[in-house]
Amino acid sequence: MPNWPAPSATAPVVASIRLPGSKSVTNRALLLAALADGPGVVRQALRSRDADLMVAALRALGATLTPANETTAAVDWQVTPGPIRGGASIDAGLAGTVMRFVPPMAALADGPVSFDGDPHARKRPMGPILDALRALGARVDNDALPFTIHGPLAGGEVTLDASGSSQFVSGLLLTAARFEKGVTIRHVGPPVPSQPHIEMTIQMLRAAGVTVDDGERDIWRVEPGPIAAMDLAVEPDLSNAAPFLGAALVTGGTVTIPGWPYTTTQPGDALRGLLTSMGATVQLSPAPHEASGDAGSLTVTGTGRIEGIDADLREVGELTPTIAALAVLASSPSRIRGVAHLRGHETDRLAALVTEITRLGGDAEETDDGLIIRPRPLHGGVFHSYDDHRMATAGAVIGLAVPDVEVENIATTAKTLPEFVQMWTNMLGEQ
Ligand SMILES: O=C(O)C1=C[C@@H](OP(=O)(O)O)[C@@H](O)[C@H](O)C1
Ligand SMILES: C=C(OP(=O)(O)O)C(=O)O
Repeated sequence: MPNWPAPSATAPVVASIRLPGSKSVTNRALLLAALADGPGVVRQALRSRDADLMVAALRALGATLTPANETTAAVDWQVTPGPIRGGASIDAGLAGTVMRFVPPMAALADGPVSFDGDPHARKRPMGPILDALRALGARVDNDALPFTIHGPLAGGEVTLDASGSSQFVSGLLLTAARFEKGVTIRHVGPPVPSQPHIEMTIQMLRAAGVTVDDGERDIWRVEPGPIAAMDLAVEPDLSNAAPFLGAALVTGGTVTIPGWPYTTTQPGDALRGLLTSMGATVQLSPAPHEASGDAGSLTVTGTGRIEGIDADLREVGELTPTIAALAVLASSPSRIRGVAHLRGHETDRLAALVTEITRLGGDAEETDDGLIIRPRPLHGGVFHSYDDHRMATAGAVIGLAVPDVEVENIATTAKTLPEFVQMWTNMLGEQ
């Protein structure tokens, strides 16, 4: 596929962007619906590669998923759980939510289940969750993809180091109510990243009637019991709002995202504070106390001048590529901290960002746990995406301000936002 010439902005962007559903909520909801005690519905689910992989995995394990009200961006899934079937081969692609959330369910199957994924998926950390499944009673024949899981698994107590990914904890918690003994997880090690994603897991479990105790830091207990069938509507993906809102800062324009939830566990909500620190005006309206529904419209207006920031992004690591792209275009240096775990994401994001920023003439440096970025004039060139949707969109953000930037493999945005190019082009068309 040819490189994608990232369009430069010729005027301040003024646009309203309707975003498809959250990947993280969609893939949790589908899995919980497949484990539930009766048929349920997941409305406004994301349609994307990661969501498709989850649907295929759950079908392979015996659930029935039937689409309704399908559009290119969304679908309502009617999910009917079935006995969990062994013998399946599951493709995790490059999806952390598939490779970490599905194995605990597979350990309840009536036969072995094998997993594999994209070439880089074999490098993503899996050891702590696979060791945990072993400690809880399963047999697993490897410490990374590809692997085969042999149940059964009774559950019980386990200690693990989840500093590499919050998904080790979320993955165990999501299925734990179906383990005979439930689960008690103790984290020991450096801080667990992406706490809002663990809160998302707990909140969704509680909404399905599961008893979760998270009263003590780094210890989670799920009682065995039924998972109630649900009828749930998925929120828009706030992390995928990042590049679009970023365009307001880069161009001195205004971008509105309708349907921004007033209360959410999505880490993308942190964009409100982060973009304010970078010099934007951020407004959620109507204000929650004046609103009748659960969501308002978020409007971000830039001045055309971006302030550098010093920010700890441990809780919201998936926002790093966009924040780094904005930092490159800022008027003062930035330091991003707390994101060593990004080395285990779709690619080593710290190395990839430094390489690609440097390739365009920028000045970026890796630290132990993040990045230092010193703005300087950039030139055009090819921005490589490393099969990472958020690297690809970071290249698009830089391309708004730097002529002749080409993004390699823009199609990789299909991981969570297949319509990215169309949406980006439409946004610029509204200038
Ligand atoms: O549970 C989830 O849905 C996610 C958790 C986070 O993973 P890490 O804790 O590995 O960063 C996040 O970065 C990822 O995009 C989605
Ligand atoms: C880290 C990410 O994805 P995954 O769910 O594959 O871990 C991400 O989307 O930024």
